[in-house]
Amino acid sequence: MTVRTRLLQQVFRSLRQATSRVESVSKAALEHPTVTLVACAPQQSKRMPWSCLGYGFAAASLVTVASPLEASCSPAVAAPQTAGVDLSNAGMTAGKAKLQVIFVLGGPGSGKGTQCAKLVQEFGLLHLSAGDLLRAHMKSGTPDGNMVAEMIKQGQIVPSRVTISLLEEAMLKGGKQQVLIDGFPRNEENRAAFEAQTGIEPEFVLFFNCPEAVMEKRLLGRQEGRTDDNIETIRKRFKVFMESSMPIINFYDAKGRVRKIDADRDPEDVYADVRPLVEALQSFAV
Ligand SMILES: Nc1ncnc2c1ncn2[C@@H]1O[C@H](COP(=O)(O)OP(=O)(O)O)[C@@H](O)[C@H]1O
Ligand SMILES: O=c1ccn([C@@H]2O[C@H](COP(=O)(O)OP(=O)(O)O)[C@@H](O)[C@H]2O)c(=O)[nH]1
Repeated sequence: MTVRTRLLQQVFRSLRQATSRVESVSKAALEHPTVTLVACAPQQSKRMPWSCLGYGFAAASLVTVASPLEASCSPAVAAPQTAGVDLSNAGMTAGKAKLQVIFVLGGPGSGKGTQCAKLVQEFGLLHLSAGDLLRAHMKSGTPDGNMVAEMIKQGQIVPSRVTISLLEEAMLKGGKQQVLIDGFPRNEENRAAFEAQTGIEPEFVLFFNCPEAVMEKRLLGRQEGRTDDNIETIRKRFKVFMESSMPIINFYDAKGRVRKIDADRDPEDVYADVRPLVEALQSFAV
């Protein structure tokens, strides 16, 4: 038998195994209709059952489908080998690793995106910028997309339903155990809805503390063509940050979960304080 034939046989064997795993997920899911799982179109789901997302990863990683894959599943069903990450924060599940989420908060222009990029480069975590997800969504041309465009232009906070649905979808697609959620939650509605809907609580909150004058200067120099980086909207965003987002930071601070970073320094100096916090978390990753 030639090497080529042997390789082809291996490929076919893997494909057969993959297909049977997907079939067993679907079959098990249909037999246990206790919760709804929407693996490929979570924006259509009312509530994402994170305890079931292990199955979602298995299905999503094995099948590339344009249409929504909808199924029902019970957490009691044995998970297939490929379901490596349990997105439930309810606790560790045998054989599966717990999702670890870090909220990255700070005023507009405090350097959240810049520091997240460095963390991704060094540690390979999944970086989800709520603002980037919303900006992509606004290009969809849907009524929701248009509403998002208008709210961003006005510096207002988009309703949780839209943002959480985008975050859920991205977490599912990303399929990583450690996730940086950048720029979310921005108010109490965001925080409470995210926790209620996903059951996820952050490991900690990275808070980039920066004077407004410094942030203003950075934003005016950002040059990314954003509709909200103009002085009028920047001032509105500062006000929204102080009134709506600071209470969230205070909420987590009272729980001892905030890691406050002085962000008014060179990016490298800021990163020198940020990296050990995330590095420490790496040692808990399974
Ligand atoms: N520590 C820093 N010092 C100077 N400029 C910075 C620093 N961090 C980020 N910037 C710049 O400031 C602007 C805003 O940074 P960004 O990371 O996009 O902030 P945020 O995500 O908090 O809005 C960008 O143009 C970025 O290059
Ligand atoms: O969870 C979020 C994140 C962002 N936004 C909107 O997106 C804008 C830009 O947010 P981003 O985090 O991208 O930038 P920042 O204001 O922190 O520079 C905000 O002013 C809000 O209008 C929102 O409504 N909810």
